[in-house]
Amino acid sequence: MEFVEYADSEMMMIDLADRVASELRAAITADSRASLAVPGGTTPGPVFDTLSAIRLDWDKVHVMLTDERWVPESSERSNTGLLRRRLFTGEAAAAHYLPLYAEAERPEERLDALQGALAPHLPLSVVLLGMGADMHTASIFPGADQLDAALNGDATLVAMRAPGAPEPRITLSAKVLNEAMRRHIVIIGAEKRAALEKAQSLDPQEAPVSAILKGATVHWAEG
Ligand SMILES: O=C1O[C@H](COP(=O)(O)O)[C@@H](O)[C@H](O)[C@H]1O
Repeated sequence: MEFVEYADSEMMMIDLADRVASELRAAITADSRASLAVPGGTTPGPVFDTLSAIRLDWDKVHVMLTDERWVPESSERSNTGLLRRRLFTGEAAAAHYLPLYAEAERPEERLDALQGALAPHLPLSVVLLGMGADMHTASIFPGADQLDAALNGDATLVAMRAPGAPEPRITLSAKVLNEAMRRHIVIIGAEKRAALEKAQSLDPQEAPVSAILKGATVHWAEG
């Protein structure tokens, strides 16, 4: 794992957006197309703001989330809603979106169809992940009902429920995250840095983020 420390989060988000854009360009040069997975939650908004204004062949890029809350796009909890507001504007509006949500009461009802749509875009060219202070990443939570499947299974997507999550989730599996060509994790603040350090000596069952650290670049700023 590589750890990159920044003077402040503003600089971090700009640098990270530039790196992701260069990696997408390299993938497009090599393969005429690229795939990008990005997190939801409270951290990545500013990186989306910068990324959305960067010029690249966005029409050759397929974007998906690392995980989604099982709520419609109109919900303020929807990670898709965040992407619509902060990423798919400006230049990045030309990107193709692969949603992890479709209307149904339970994610299991749509799992096969959603997984089928992702298959042609794997392995991912670039994945950007967040991390919670409880050491979850994507929606791979400690204590989740399908934690073992998400950590050790062969599926692309896993539907799960977790004690700390108010709604069902759907998440890319550790397998898909680990197969990505480039993997970045973005975290802010002393609490998350301490959690990341602790995670390195814990089993993925307790600290799911530890399952995807090998070969990843962690980007951190205090605030
Ligand atoms: O619920 C989620 O949490 C993580 C971390 O979010 P943050 O608000 O602490 O940045 C996020 O990476 C994930 O995509 C999201 O669904």
